[in-house]
Amino acid sequence: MDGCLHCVFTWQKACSIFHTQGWKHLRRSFSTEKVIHKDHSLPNPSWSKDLRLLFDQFMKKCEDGSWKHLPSSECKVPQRIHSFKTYFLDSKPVKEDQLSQARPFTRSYEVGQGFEYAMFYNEDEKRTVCLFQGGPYLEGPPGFLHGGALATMIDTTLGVCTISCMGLFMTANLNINFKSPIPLCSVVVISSQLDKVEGRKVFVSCNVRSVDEKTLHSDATGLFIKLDPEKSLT
Ligand SMILES: CCCCCCCC(=O)SCCNC(=O)CCNC(=O)[C@H](O)C(C)(C)COP(=O)(O)OP(=O)(O)OC[C@H]1O[C@@H](n2cnc3c(N)ncnc32)[C@H](O)[C@@H]1OP(=O)(O)O
Repeated sequence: MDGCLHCVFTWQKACSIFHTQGWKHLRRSFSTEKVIHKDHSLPNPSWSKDLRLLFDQFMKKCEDGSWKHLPSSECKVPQRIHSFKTYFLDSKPVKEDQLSQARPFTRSYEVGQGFEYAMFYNEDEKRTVCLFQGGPYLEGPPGFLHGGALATMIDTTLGVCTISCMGLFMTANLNINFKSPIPLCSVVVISSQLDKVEGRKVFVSCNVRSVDEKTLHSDATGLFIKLDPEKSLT
C-alpha cells in the first residue's frame, strides 16, 4: 500500500519540482530522502459546509485503513524515485527561466478561487474519490462550472486512480459526457475506478455526482499509458 501511495506522491512531487525549478532540480531531488510540502487538500475557510461534511465522512472511513487521504503536495520521496529520471534524460523541455513562474495547474489559483479538492484512495477496490468545489474563477456558462475545469479534475482523479497501481504515466485519451451543468461553487463527488490493465495501457472510468447523489453531472472514461523508459517523451 505504501508503495502505491508513494507513486502518487512521486508524480505530484516530480510535477511540482519540474514546474517550479526545472529538470536539473528534478534530477537532483531524486537523491533527497525525504521532502515535505504543504498539503493543500486540507479544509480551509473557502470550503463550503458540504465539502467539509464530505471530507469529515471520508476521513472517518480512513480510520479502519480501508481508505487513505491523499495529500496534494506533501509527499515523501521514496528510493524508487531514482528511476523516474530515466524517462526524461533525453527530453528537451522549455527553458528553465520560462518555468520559474509555472506551477501545477490545479493548485494555481488563490485559495477558494479555483480548484478546491481532496482525494481519497481505496487500495482494495482500486477506487479514487475526489471531493471537488469549483471556485468563481472556473466559470464557463454564467453561474456554472467550465467544462474544461471539470475535465481537468476528471483527468487528475483518473490519473491518481491510475498511478496508484502503475507508476509513471501520461493521459492518452479522455472521453467525457457532460450530462448536467454544475453550479459554480457547488461541491461534486468524482468517483473513479480502475477497470482494466492491458500491458502498458490502463483503462479507468468515473462519474461525477452532486453531493446528494441525485444528479449525474458527468461520466467519463480514460486511457493512461505507462511510460516506456526506452522512449523519450519529446
Ligand atoms: C497525480 C496527478 C495526475 C495528473 C493527471 C494529468 C495527466 C496529464 O495531463 S498528461 C498530459 C496530457 N497527455 C499528453 O500530453 C500525452 C501525449 N502523448 C504521449 O506522450 C504519448 O502518445 C503516450 C506517452 C501517451 C504514449 O506514447 P507511447 O509510450 O509511445 O505509446 P504507444 O507505443 O504509441 O502506444 C502504446 C499502446 O497504447 C495505445 N494508444 C496510445 N495512444 C492511444 C490513444 N490516444 N487512444 C487509444 N490507444 C492509444 C497504442 O495503440 C498502443 O496499443 P498496443 O500496445 O495495444 O499496440
